[in-house]
Amino acid sequence: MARITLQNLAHSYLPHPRSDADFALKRMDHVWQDGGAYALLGASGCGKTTLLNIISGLLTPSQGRVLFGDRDVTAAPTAERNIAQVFQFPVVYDTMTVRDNLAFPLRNRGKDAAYVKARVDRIARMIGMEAWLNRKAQGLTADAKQKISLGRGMVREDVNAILFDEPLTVIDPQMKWELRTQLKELHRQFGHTMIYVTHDQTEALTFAQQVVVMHEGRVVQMGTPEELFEKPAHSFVGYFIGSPGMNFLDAEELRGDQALLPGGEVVALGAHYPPVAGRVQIGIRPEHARLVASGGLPLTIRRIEDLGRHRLVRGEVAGRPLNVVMPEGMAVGGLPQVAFAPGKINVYADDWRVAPLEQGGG
Ligand SMILES: Nc1ncnc2c1ncn2[C@@H]1O[C@H](COP(=O)(O)OP(=O)(O)OP(=O)(O)O)[C@@H](O)[C@H]1O
Repeated sequence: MARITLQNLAHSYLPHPRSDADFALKRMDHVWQDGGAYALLGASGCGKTTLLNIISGLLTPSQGRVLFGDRDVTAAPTAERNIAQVFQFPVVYDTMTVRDNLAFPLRNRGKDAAYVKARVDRIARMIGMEAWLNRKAQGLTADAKQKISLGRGMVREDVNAILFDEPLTVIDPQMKWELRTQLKELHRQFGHTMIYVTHDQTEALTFAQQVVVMHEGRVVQMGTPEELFEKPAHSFVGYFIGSPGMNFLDAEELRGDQALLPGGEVVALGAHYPPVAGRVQIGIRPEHARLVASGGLPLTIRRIEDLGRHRLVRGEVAGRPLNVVMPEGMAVGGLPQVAFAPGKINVYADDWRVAPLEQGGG
């Protein structure tokens, strides 16, 4: 296993990139810890596959270095990087049995038969395929084949990292949950460095200890699921994480621990902020907003959606959409305003989060 360091890394598919916009990956410096479970999350086209291909060696970056531990692997081909990969679609040898498919990477490296058997039995148990070991892979469902691909990705103990590229795409929703749980368990037991690419926030948040959120070729935040929820570093993280995402209101200016909105309303921020330049916004999760009779901002309610455990109030404040999650059993009538939980408001200048001045608040 290995720590992965991305040093001054950037990539453009163009031979002579001129501006930032020409880079599919903008310059980044990151260290991915040995044994960590990382999810690479972002919308289609943000650069996830480009980054994964640079780590796996399918692509040489146009700038910067990739280190596995202390070894510079920037120019090393995939075969020399000692990694396992699981792709979107199953890669399975149809004419082989499930056992032989799972054993393939071990036999290829000359492991002895007793070790191969013990290891394959263990992996098969974990992916729920032990009853299928002597069957040919041909004719198995896509789910079962992808489980074999996942199992084969996990079978070697000595890999530097395991890279997963949207591995649950072909899996039906019910099974997705089960496989995600199994992957997490496999990580807990074997402690491999894992990088899991997905555009699905549920997959990312349930699998990973650290979620790496990408947007337009940049890593905009690397954090725990809780950090992404409570303190999105960029407005994109606020929008993208959560269902629905964070609410944003423009502010004219900040005055210490208050934000002044364009209509003259004042919002207490629960913390002091330094003066900031650029487009200033305040961000509030729908879960941290509540309806009140007075003392808040006037809210025009457009729609109320019943989501089972709670209701979602979709409204507008000063012409901007604003959603509020209502706790179960709470009546909406007579509550024409919206207020925000103190200390749960985030402040953004030109889309980047501004840390408050108080100690421990940032
Ligand atoms: N081989 C290529 N040649 C030129 N441009 C490319 C190539 N591969 C990707 N790109 C561009 O680089 C950017 C990042 O693409 P990438 O495939 O890494 O994103 P992604 O986040 O993995 O998207 P998806 O989830 O759709 O696979 C996109 O603008 C894409 O059009």
